Amino acid sequence: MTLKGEGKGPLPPLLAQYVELRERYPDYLVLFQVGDFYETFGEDAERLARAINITLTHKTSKDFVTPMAGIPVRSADSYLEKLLAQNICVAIADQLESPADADGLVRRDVTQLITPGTVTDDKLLRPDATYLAAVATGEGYGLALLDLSTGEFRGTQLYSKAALFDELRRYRPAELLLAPELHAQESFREGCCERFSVMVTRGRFDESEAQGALAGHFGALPTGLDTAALLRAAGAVLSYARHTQRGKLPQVTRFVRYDPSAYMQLGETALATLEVFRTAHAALGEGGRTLLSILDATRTAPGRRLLQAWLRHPLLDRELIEARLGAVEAFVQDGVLRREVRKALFKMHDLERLASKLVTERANARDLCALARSLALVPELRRLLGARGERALAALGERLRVPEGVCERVGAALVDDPPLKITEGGLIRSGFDRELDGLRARAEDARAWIAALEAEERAATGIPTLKIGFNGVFGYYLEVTRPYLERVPPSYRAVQTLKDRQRYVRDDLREREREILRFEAAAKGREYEVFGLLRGELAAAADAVRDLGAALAELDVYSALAEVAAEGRFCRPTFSEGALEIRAGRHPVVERFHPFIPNDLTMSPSERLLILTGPNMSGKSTYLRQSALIALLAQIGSFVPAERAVLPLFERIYTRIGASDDIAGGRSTFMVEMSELATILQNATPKSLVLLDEIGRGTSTFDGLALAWAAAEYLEARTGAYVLFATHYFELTALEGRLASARNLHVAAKEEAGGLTFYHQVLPGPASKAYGLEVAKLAGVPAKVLARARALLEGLEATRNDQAKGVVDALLAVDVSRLSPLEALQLLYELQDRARGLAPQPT
Ligand SMILES: Nc1ncnc2c1ncn2[C@@H]1O[C@H](COP(=O)(O)OP(=O)(O)OP(=O)(O)O)[C@@H](O)[C@H]1O
Repeated sequence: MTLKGEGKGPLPPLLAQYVELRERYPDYLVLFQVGDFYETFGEDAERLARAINITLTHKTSKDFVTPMAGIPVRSADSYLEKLLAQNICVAIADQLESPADADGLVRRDVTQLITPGTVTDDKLLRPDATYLAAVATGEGYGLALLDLSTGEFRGTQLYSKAALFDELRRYRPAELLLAPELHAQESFREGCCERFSVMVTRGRFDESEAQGALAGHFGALPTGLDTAALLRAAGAVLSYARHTQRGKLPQVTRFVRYDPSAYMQLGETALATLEVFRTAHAALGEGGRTLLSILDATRTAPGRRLLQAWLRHPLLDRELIEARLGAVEAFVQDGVLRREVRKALFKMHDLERLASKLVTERANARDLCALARSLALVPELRRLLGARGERALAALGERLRVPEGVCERVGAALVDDPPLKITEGGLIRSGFDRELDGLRARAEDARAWIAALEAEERAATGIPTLKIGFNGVFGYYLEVTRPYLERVPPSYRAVQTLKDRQRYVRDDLREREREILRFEAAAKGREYEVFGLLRGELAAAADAVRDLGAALAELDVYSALAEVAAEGRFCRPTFSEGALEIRAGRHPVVERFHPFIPNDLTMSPSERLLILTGPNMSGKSTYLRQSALIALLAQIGSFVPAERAVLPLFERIYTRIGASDDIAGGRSTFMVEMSELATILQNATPKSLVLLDEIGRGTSTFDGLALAWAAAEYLEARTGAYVLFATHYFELTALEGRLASARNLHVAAKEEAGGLTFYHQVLPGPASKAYGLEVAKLAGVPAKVLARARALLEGLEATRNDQAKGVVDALLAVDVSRLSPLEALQLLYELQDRARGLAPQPT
């Protein structure tokens, strides 16, 4: 690449990479690993970093082995979060024009600040996405979203307020139009403002008006607008955008119906506890340990975005999943092809972004060149995909259609390495536009006249040192050294005296100079015009470019998933009507950082409540999480970390794992736990996978036990869900035998002379004891404290056994399938009171 300021010496390689990355990913953050930065800039490193707001990271983990990384790199989003948690603002430096000298770099200003609170997954990956949203009611809620940066227009029909809020949280619209019936509800209006920090506006939500406006805009009413609520919302958004965004609205050429019922539902809680996009411990430096960071071997920004979208929306349609798996498998089997494809993809620019720059007239000449270079790579990719004769890949190859004429037009019109600015000229090849060529020739003639003048004047005046020079103050001038001053003819007008020479101008020289400037300005203007025409002409190909970009993104995700599967020895999952069998399953993230013991899991409609006991730290949560991650991976069409996996298709994964406070929301740990449990109990179905870990831990032992017991029974009898229930309450193991589909499992650990040994192995049957004090010993709790605890424990256990027996007997006597939820709750309260009355008094 060429940079302005060239000639001042080559760019340090690190900066050259930086510039390259900035150009490829203009909206992403760039992180430098500290060592490389210091190596390159020595003592100036810190000053420079401060001045351009680069964050230097001391992190040396595997995640940052690449010397420098454009975000999103593995772990980047959680890393960023960590910085934000520490209140460090991370800034993105402006495009660099003259980074050859560090000062030039320093003076370029920072254009975009990411401040705490503005980062979500979607916003981080698509920082320019600005959504305008509208909601109307009908049968549920119709939500229409228009992305003002790309013109992408989509709609969703949702059936609960919770689902609607999930969607709004995901997109974080800048402005939200509410239909009058919702606007009138103060609590709804204010709830939206508070939860999503969104500006709430009234909109026009008339159904027949919407129908007319949409049909008029698209030529016919787009399919998918099939509920009144959605139609009203879509109409409101579109007409509002047309009124308020006049001239700036990108082309809105199609409407996409997004149907949540086609996807597995993963609430924010499940995404968080499964650590799909971020870890619970991001602030502790575990930023890279997310499912996304493990899977993200994509080579392009659109691929990365698509992978994220897939992770958020695992599929329910078996055929679609199998089609994705087919493509992944083809790449798993052919490592050579995979490498070739990934190599080509790496050179690909972000076609989706380029397409939107085309339609919004923001593309510069470099963008068009990047587009042409990317399109030129496509035929080779097609050939590679077709050559293997594999159906899934050939079908993908077919979708890589290059819009006609774009490469040729760009190649003919633009120079190979155009400047960044489109107003300064130097973009258009000579021979492309006759008018431009004419203007350039006139300017060139004038320059040639001046160039010839030097020789002519030397001969005419006999001054051998006479020179023609140029500066910003006098323009062109004739320069004569002191010894020859008396030979200067009277037509020269002196303008500047220096120590040993004199400078002059002449009227005809001035005239030519003006001519040059005039023609040059006209040529620049013409170049700008020609460029605008070219860009306008190419905008017609924007949809085709976007389609191609989408197909390439898919290709990127398939090859990335295959890369991860091949490296991690993943297997292709298969699907069943109810049986679940995972052989030697692993946790895809944990196994990257520790030696991992694989475990099996078997479930079926007749064996679907698994009670998992075992000491702290034995691996219960890991086992729960890995099972859900395997199900999630399978349903996005990925291979899974196991030797064999047969799975039913889950419509929803629920998780209730770990204790968390909601300090901002003013809810205690126990309250958070109970409201999540309530959601699960109310909504789980036979197609749900439910993970429950330590239910009841946030309250006293007997309350907790009673609640856990009742919840397990209720889930078993009423929901038919597949439940993995990890618990410390050994009393719960009595459920096996009492409930038809309950089975005990435990994680093996052994007490030995030197302490507790964890085998991380999941085996049938209940655990033998709690080992809490042994774990405390391992963690370094002083011996005196442990001895006192042991004495207390003995006293407690003696009473507890009797009391617990009373509670357990009461629970065993109840047939939960005959209780209404209200009666069940009543019973719980009774048990709670009883347990309280029996509370043990330590001696
Ligand atoms: N199958 C496994 N192989 C190897 N290491 C494992 C395995 N399962 C878990 N571990 C490791 O053991 C540690 C404890 O795991 P985990 O948090 O799942 O235990 P736990 O039983 O849920 O503990 P607690 O009851 O305290 O929440 C983790 O550091 C994890 O990395």
